[in-house]
Amino acid sequence: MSKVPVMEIFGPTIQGEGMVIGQKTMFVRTAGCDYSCSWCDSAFTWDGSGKDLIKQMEAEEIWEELVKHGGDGFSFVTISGGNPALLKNLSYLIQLLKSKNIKIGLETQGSKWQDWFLEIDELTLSPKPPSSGMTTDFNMLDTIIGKLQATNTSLKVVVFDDEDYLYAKNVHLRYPEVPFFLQVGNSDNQTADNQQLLAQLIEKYEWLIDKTMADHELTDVKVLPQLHTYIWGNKRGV
Ligand SMILES: C[S@@+](CC[C@H](N)C(=O)[O-])C[C@H]1O[C@@H](n2cnc3c(N)ncnc32)[C@H](O)[C@@H]1O
Ligand SMILES: Nc1nc2[nH]cc(C(=O)O)c2c(=O)[nH]1
Ligand code: SF4
Ligand SMILES: [Mg+2]
Repeated sequence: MSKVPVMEIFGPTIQGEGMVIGQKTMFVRTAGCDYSCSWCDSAFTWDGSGKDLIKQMEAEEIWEELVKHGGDGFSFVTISGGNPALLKNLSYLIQLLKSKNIKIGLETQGSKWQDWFLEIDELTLSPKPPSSGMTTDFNMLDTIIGKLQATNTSLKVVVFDDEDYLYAKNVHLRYPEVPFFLQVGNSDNQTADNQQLLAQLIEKYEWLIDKTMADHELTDVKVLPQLHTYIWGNKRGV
């Protein structure tokens, strides 16, 4: 069986995060995660609340759904989750997308390796800081980053507080050659009050910028908002 559990397929929209922020892209969100971050904005992929949305899909079916939403108006697909790196069978979708000349982005936390990582055009590794409640397996991250030498990879750490910032900095110092992004954490990922959320997120972004600019040990860094939340708040499927 070459199916994968899919939670949602949406787009076109902009990639709101990281190394290709602003990129017009479709999204495929897979179900299931080996982590349970305290502030996960996609907890429905793993906490049971979205279990009725999960569809076991073949690569061809995913492609049909992508075309249904995006027509011929897309050339980039971002795979996220959950942790898509749990799914060996994503290799079929990746091969199919490549055969259609579609560029592929992928988001994962860096807890598992898959050989198909080597086929991804823009791979984001997002190890989790202390506020998540998760513990990073740095041996695994070393292995993954070691194997990805020739691949277009970046590190993106979400920051909520001073302790997270210190963690992020240590990640960067451990892998100084990997493009490094800091991302504003959204600590209110349930609210529907977009104006209030936006005010809070802007304030957090300013805090993170100020902190980074004052830090003489952190020079080659990009500080980014989670752009889609500044536009659409906590809305799903955008
Ligand atoms: C939902 S995760 C799915 C992919 C993978 N499990 C991971 O964490 O990298 C996608 C991205 O959203 C980020 N993210 C999740 N919750 C967030 C929040 N409350 N605020 C900011 N970023 C968040 C994660 O750190 C990750 O970079
Ligand atoms: N627009 C948009 N950009 C994103 N970048 C990463 C996302 C994710 O949930 O992985 C995401 C998302 O859900 N929406
Ligand atoms: S690793 Fe990603 S999907 Fe999994 S719980 Fe953390 S943020 Fe959510
Ligand atoms: Mg998201």
